[in-house]
Amino acid sequence: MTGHHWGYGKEDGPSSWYKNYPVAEGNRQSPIDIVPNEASHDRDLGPIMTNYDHCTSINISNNGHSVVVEFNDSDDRSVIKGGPLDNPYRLKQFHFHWGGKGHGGSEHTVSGEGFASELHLVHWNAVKYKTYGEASTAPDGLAVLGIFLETGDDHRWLHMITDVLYMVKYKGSITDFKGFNPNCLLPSSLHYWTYLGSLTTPPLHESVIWIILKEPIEVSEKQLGMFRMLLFTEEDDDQKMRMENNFRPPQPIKGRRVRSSN
Ligand SMILES: COc1ccc(N[C@H](NS(N)(=O)=O)Oc2ccccc2)cc1OC
Ligand SMILES: [Zn+2]
Repeated sequence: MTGHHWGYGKEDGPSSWYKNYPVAEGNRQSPIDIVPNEASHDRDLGPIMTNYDHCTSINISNNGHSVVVEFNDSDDRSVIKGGPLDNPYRLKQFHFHWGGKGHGGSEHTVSGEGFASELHLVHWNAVKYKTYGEASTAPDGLAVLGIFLETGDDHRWLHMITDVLYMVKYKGSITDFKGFNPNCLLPSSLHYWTYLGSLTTPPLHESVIWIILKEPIEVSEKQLGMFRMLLFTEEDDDQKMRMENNFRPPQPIKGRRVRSSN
């Protein structure tokens, strides 16, 4: 039995996580509502740089909370650097959060507005920490790049992911997913907001430097609908619970500053 069971339902959802994860009521929890004109422009906040060219995706899986693409993080091939980061952070995995049909599903909101979905690219500080696990509990251990998805036209590369979702329909399913470069999921502008926060799922570690891109990417309702055919439940589970609304709502800002790149 690994850890505590948690989910996004009525009984095991975000409002109950504090019972097993008291840090849920901590001072640097995520996500938050971003209010652009309250964010402070920092001239010394440089551009972020993603270098995913030789990245090595390994597999795609359904972990019962989202669909996750894992990367080989044994060297500095695929990193994010610059901006608020003191050194390069290694790409470990990316995953998505989304809502029900026609509803918001992003975790961060902007002036109270949610987006249809939010993509998180999770990176860890391999310069200061020996392992991902060690980094994940350190205050500057992780850097998560957040990208909003809004509905509109088909995204020309997202089909590479939606085409294989049927292979990971059930919790616990995993399949090879090689040669995918997440550069293709970035919007044209890398302008961002940044603040100190946490993982948005248990264990809710307060170890994340958040970098949220201002420009959303566009995906079609049809592509987003493919994510909703995933299930929270395992193949032999007679309940077929559709995977949707797997997002935590915004948490108290607790005096934190949100900074904005120019
Ligand atoms: C420290 O290593 C971890 C890193 C991340 C997350 N959870 C992550 N948090 S988030 N939303 O802030 O990126 O959420 C999910 C949600 C669905 C799928 C996979 C990640 C959990 C981790 O250890 C368990
Ligand atoms: Zn996430």
